[in-house]
Amino acid sequence: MKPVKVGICGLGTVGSGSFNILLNNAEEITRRVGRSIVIEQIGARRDNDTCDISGINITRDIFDVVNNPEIDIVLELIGGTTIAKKLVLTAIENGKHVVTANKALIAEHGNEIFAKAQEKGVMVAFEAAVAGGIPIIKTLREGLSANRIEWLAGIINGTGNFILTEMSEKKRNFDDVLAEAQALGYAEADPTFDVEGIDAAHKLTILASIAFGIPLQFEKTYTEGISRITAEDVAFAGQLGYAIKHLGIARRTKQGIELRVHPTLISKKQLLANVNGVMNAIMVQGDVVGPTLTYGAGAGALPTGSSVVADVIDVARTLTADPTNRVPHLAFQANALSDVEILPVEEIECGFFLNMTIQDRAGVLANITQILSLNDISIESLIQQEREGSDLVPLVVMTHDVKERNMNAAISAIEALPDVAGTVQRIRVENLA
Ligand SMILES: NC(=O)C1=CN([C@@H]2O[C@H](COP(=O)(O)OP(=O)(O)OC[C@H]3O[C@@H](n4cnc5c(N)ncnc54)[C@H](O)[C@@H]3O)[C@@H](O)[C@H]2O)C=CC1
Ligand SMILES: N[C@@H](CC=O)C(=O)O
Ligand code: NA
Repeated sequence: MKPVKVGICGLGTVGSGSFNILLNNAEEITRRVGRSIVIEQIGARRDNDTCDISGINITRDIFDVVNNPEIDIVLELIGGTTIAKKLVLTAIENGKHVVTANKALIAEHGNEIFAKAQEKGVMVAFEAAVAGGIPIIKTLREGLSANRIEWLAGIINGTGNFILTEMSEKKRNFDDVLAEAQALGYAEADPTFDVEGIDAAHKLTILASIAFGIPLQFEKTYTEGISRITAEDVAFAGQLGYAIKHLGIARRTKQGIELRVHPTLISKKQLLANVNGVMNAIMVQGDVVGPTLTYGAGAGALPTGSSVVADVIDVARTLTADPTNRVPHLAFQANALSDVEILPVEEIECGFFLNMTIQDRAGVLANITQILSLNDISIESLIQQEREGSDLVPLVVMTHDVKERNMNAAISAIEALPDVAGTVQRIRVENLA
């Protein structure tokens, strides 16, 4: 059988990982596919020391790759949403299948890209875009397709989890750990995407569409990152038996769909609380299977390349199959996506961990508890600590579940008290059951 010809655009972390896997595991891959997969051309600004490209056609113009008539599958591994979008749409227009690791591109422009791909009868595969090496797209789209998915919650940014783990276990500072994550190739080109939750929001948008059969709606995903989390928050949460994890949560309710990314307190007894470093994990609750958990490296050259190459293999295997019988991009048929509402974050109900600095004076605590009670918020536990030589002391309050709207009102009132210094740190608490 004729070999399947691949063109790689971008030879950075993920491009080099995918290149090396395609070469090093070529024999195993051929046994799986029934035909060989060859790298026909690479489009890259510069060579990469980890790749032996001898004998391979290299171009500095990535558009040569998508216009190369020999190429069957284009690997978009450059990142970003401007040139990458043009590149992918041109590849599709030229009748090529696309494999991408680009979550920003899929979350923000996937609806348009998939429509174009459907029109042209080509595949766009994006397993590497969510949770690096974990086959979560395949799990949701195929492995769990008998289920009505009720909710999913996951640690879906490796850089963020690496930072929180190192801060918590080794007491390292934020900037220092972020620099290491960048050096290891985990972080996005703009690392604010990692630390401000944008990258996780891109991934959650994709997961929610596949889980619930809704169009991609990145702009409606509530997004909060880890940049405000302090070592003190981590320590107090630990005292109360909780870990702070950056979670993406998507849940169906009677009113609509919760779609949110934020730092979250979860009990240390939860499996997710013990997912550390660059590792990612996603819990999916299906109505018939119950809870499932997938775990693996969320970033890095080879783990991400593992997903890229698995997609290449899937596409190569499917090339002979009937195009109308392929697995749909968002798991549900394009004309069967539902328009159920994404809920505003004010409507979401959960517990809260509040960390604030107050004057060590009689009556302050009573004022705070009164505000909470006026807003129908009940307290689960409380830590008040003396601080030697200072009138200002930390106060940590854990609440039972309450609507975000009530919590907003309470926090505004608490911050307005003269005896409360600065702002109140708020972290949501989830029971994940
Ligand atoms: N690094 C990781 O662990 C993961 C990254 N991703 C995604 O994979 C994609 C690539 O990320 P990385 O490999 O980490 O980035 P990177 O910055 O290491 O690699 C991107 C490469 O593309 C090249 N490039 C960019 N624009 C180009 C152009 N116009 N012409 C030619 N070359 C161009 C750059 O020179 C660079 O070598 C991004 O969409 C990222 O979000 C997804 C999962 C994990
Ligand atoms: N920057 C991302 C890379 C993988 O998607 C992360 O840290 O998770
Ligand atoms: Na994946």
